[in-house]
Amino acid sequence: MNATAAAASTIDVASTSFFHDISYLKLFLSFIAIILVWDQVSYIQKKGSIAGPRFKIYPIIGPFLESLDPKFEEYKAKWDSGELSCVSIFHKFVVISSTRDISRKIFQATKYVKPCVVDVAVKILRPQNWVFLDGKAHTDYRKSLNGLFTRTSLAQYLPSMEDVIDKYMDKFIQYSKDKNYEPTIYFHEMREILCALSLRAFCGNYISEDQIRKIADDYYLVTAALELVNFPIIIPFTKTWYGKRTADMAMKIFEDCAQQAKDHIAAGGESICVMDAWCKLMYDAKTKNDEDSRLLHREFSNKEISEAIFTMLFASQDASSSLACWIFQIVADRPDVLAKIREEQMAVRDGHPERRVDLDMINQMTYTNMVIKETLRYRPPVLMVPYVVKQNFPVTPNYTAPKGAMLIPTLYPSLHDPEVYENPDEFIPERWVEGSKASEAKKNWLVFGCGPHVCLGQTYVMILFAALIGKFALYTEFKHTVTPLSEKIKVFATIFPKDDLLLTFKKRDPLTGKVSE
Ligand code: HEM
Repeated sequence: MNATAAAASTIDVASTSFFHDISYLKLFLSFIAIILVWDQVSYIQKKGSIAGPRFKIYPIIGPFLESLDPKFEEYKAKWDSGELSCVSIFHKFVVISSTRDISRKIFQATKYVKPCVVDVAVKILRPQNWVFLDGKAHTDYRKSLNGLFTRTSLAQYLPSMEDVIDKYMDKFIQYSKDKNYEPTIYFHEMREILCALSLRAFCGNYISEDQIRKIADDYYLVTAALELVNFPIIIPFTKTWYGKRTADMAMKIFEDCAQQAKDHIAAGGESICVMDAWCKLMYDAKTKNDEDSRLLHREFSNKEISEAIFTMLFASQDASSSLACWIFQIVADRPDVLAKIREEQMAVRDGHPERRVDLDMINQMTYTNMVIKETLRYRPPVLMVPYVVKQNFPVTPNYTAPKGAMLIPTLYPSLHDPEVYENPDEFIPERWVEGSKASEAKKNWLVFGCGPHVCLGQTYVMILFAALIGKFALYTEFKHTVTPLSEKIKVFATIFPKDDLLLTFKKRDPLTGKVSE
C-alpha cells in the first residue's frame, strides 16, 4: 500500500469510527429524549384533571428528594390543593384523596385496591405473612385474629399490662430524678413503654425483660427500614439490612413464645395474653365439637404466629407511641383536663386508688375516654394509608385512577372538618359527649381506617390508653415544658411533637395529691 492509500484508509477508518460515535451518541441522546418525553406524557395522561403540577418539574425523579424528609405543612398544602391531587416519583404515580367520602370509598373498594407496602416490607415481614393477603383469604384470616381483640379477650390481658404501667411509672420518676427534674426528652421513653406494653399483651410472661428491652431498643431500625421511600434491595449495613436483622431476631423470640403458649394452654392453663388466646382458640377448634370453632380456627404454626405477632407490633408501635406523646403533652398543658381525669379515676375506683384496673372500671371512664378520642382526632397518628390500584378505578365521575398507581386516602382532613368539629384546631374533649354532632358523625371517624383492613387494635388502643393515662394521672405529677416546636408536627412514619416532648415526672399521692421528690 502506498502512502496516499494508507492516508486515505486512515481517514476512512477515522471517519467511520467518528460516524459510528456520532450514531451511538445520537442513539443514546434520542433514547434519553424519548424517556424524558415518555415520562412527561405518561404523567400528564395519568394526572388528567386532578390537582398537581402541570408537568414533572424534576424529570424522572419528581419530588423524590422532598419525600426523603416529609413535612406536615407540605402534606397539608397538598390536601388543600384539591379533593384529588397527584405526584409522580420515578415510575410511581401517586394519587392522594383528601375528602372524607372519597377516602372512605377507597378504603372500601376491595375490588379495585389493596394495601400498598414498600417493596422492602415484603422482605422484612416475609412474603407469606398474612398482611399481604387480599380479598377472601384476608377476610378469613382476619376472622381468626378478630377474636383476639374483643373486649372480653382484652380484659384478660389487662392485669399484666397494668404491671408494666406500674413499672414504668417508677422508671419515669427515677429517670426525671436522675436528671435533677430538668425537662428531658421523653420521645424514646414513650416508644419504649409502648413497646413493652404491646409485647406483654401479645406474649405474656413468655417473653423476658431482657428480650423486651432488646426489641424495644432496636425497633426503630424496623421503622426506619420501612419508610415510604427506601432502597428496595437489602444491602449489608444499610437501614433495610439492620431492619431485617431486628425483625428476624424478634420473630425468632416470638416463635419460642408461641410454643410455650401452646404448651400452657394444652396443660389447661388460663389465657392471659394474645398468644394464649390464639392457642386456646386453636385448642378449642380441635377439641370442641361446635361449628364456629372448626370453621374459624385451624392449626397455626409457631412461625405463622410469630409473623402475625410481628405485624401487630409493627402496626401498633409507631401509631401508639405517637398517641402516647401527644396525650401526655396535651394533658400536661391543660391542668383542668388533668384534674377531671384524676377526679374520674378516683370515682371509678370508689375512692380506692389501689384497686386494680378492670374492664368495668374502663367502661365507666367516660371523660378519660373523651380525652383519648379528642387526642386521636386532634393529632391522628396515621395521616395517610397507601393503597395500590389493582385495576382502573373510577374514583369520581371525572377521574379514573390507573392500574398500578398508588392511591392514598388521607385521614387528617376528615378529622378536622369544621362542619362536624367546630374549631377543629382546638382541643375540646367535651365535643364527644353522647349524642353530640362529633359523636354522631361516625363517617368522619377515620382514625383507624375503615373497610376490610380497619385497624385490628382499635379497641385495644382505647382500653390501653384509659388504663395508662388514668394511672399516670393518679400516681404521678407530669409537667411539660412548652417550646415553640411543641405544637408543630414532625412526621416519622406517624406524627410526633417536633421538639420530641420535654417532660418531668414526680411521684404523687393519689389520695392527698401531695407531690414528692
Ligand atoms: C393509636 C394507635 C393506632 C392507630 C391510630 C392505628 C391506625 C390504623 C390504621 C389507619 C390502619 C389502616 C386501616 C385501613 O387500611 O383501613 C391500621 C391497620 C392495622 N392496625 Fe392499627 N392503629 C393503631 C394501633 C394498633 C395496634 C395497637 C394494633 C395491634 C394489634 C394494630 C393493628 C393493626 C393491624 C394488624 C392493621 C392491618 C389490618 C388489616 O390489614 O387487616 N393497630 N391501623
